[in-house]
Amino acid sequence: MKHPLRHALGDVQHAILALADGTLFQGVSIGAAGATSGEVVFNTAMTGYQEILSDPSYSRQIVTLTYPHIGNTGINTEDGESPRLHAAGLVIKDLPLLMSNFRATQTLPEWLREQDVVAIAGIDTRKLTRILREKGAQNGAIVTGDDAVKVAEAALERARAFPGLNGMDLARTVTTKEAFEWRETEWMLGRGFGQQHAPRFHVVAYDFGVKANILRMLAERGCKVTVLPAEAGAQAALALQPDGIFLSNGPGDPGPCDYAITAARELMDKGIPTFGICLGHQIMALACGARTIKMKFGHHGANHPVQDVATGEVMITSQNHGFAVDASTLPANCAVTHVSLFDGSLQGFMRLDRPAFCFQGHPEASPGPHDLAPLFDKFISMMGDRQHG
Ligand SMILES: NC(=O)CC[C@H](N)C(=O)O
Repeated sequence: MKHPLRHALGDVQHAILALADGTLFQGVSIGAAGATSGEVVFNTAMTGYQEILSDPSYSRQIVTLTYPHIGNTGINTEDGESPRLHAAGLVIKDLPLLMSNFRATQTLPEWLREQDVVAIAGIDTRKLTRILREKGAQNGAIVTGDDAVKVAEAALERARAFPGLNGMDLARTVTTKEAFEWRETEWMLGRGFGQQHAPRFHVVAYDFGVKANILRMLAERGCKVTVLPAEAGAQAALALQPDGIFLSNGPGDPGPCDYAITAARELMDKGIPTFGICLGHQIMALACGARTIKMKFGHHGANHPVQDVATGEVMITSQNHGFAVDASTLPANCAVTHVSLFDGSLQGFMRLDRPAFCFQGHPEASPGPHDLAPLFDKFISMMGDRQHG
């Protein structure tokens, strides 16, 4: 009798996930045949696998999703956070045999194969997550093939050969090659919320691996958005006479992104309203003279409580970061605005002497709750104040 998975996947091929500590997981390949390595992280979001896999911030990371059924709604043409799949690999418990969604144009395995991304299903993702939580995120590799011993050896070798994300400058590898103007809004996608404003402000956004929904939320609020390559420098932005500067999310270690740190410092010093998200928050911190650190296993999920320290208000947020700003290194001209209620780590700060602020989590959600969308409104009012003041 035909194995039921054969029906959904074509020929079943086995795969092994190896962690650098020697742990092995045997499962079924659900993506491209071959091998991949990266830092293995877990994400606890219950929805949004397409958004997560297409988020450029996951470049060189193998993502394991703790929600057990992944693939139920297939892949569609609207929910990608970038035009391609960026995660280095995917690890899941169970791929449902059927997918169902009126917007779906592909199955998850079809997309993985088309994008040449190696993925494994059928492993105990709870065990894997416990290991990562206890020992910390670690390097790993997925290798496909049916000769288990050979495949395991190859996977272990690759897991141990991966150099780790510390010191890795990846923003420049995922950024746009050319500057471009972003025009799409949620309203244009017909998603039923938001409204269309005529552009009132010109925002220059540095693309360190930007997620589409950030640009959409800016455009929706009346911003003409010009996206610049990560290494464009401050002069390229100044030449456009922007009303505001946006520093995007992105993959890798913020430490080596000196081109971005220098540009952010120069632009803040000119008094141009500046807003940073995730990698952009870390870059802004480095530009202010603070330091960043590698976290044990980071924050990756869609239900992380974050507190606004001024109001005491708690928001449920989307998170995806493995580095963090060390709050104790923030200089006196910066004030903490948000902290994580999971581990007390820094989630946001503002400059006291400049119109600049930033947030470590993801106010644009995609996937996740929209509790922090007002941060975009705050950026808009900052630009308005400067125009009128
Ligand atoms: N989503 C992001 O921008 C991630 C920032 C950075 N690469 C980190 O892991 O902390």
